[in-house]
Amino acid sequence: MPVHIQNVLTPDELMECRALLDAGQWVDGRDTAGAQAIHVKKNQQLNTKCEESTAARQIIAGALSRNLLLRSVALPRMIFPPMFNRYEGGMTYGAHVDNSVQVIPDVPGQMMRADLSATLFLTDPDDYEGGDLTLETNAGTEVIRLPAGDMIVYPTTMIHAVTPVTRGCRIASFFWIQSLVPDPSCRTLLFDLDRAIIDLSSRTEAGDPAVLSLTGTYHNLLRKWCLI
Ligand SMILES: O=C(O)CCC(=O)C(=O)O
Ligand SMILES: [Fe+2]
Repeated sequence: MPVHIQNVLTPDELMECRALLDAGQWVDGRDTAGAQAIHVKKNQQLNTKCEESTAARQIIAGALSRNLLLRSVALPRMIFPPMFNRYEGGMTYGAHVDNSVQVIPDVPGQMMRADLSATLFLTDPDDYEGGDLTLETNAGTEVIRLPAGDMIVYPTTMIHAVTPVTRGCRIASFFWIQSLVPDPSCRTLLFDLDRAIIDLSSRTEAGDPAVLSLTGTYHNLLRKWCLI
């Protein structure tokens, strides 16, 4: 299920990213769309070859690597180099599925399985109208509009879309994660267990035997379920 991660970027990092993106070169988003998505993708993307893209990617990569909630929910084995998109003047991304296997750019022959998709919002919802990220979950359509600096992580198996931006401009970073644990139900169990251990640790003395035992169980399950 989708997980909302708050304040992935600090206000300074957000400002730095936005300045880089304002100066960068934008191209048609269809350049990197898959066979199905190309028909419904009408947005712009930052040219991955421009120096602003490299600098902005570094900021995001640093923020992702220090984020403990992301580590807990995704157990990342590989993160696709973050990309950036922009929607304005009615631009939209119709219902689509992301490719299950992504080719890592600039590393000949290297591929990754996309287990999780992520959107890191770089503009505030007040800055634009429309631009909802809609996720088709088992419980129905979930509508996502997050403050700048926040991120949503959701299973790549989900059909999703971005509704037309009818006022202002929506800018985001998006990327995919290959998890150490390919099975989503195992990953969810580990996430729940990790949350419970963190909660228990906050309410017990350091060295509490129950925390030790559950931490052991967490790692033994991770060892059993991870694919490296
Ligand atoms: O802009 C977004 O929030 C999602 C973009 C997306 O779905 C994609 O690029 O595959
Ligand atoms: Fe997508």
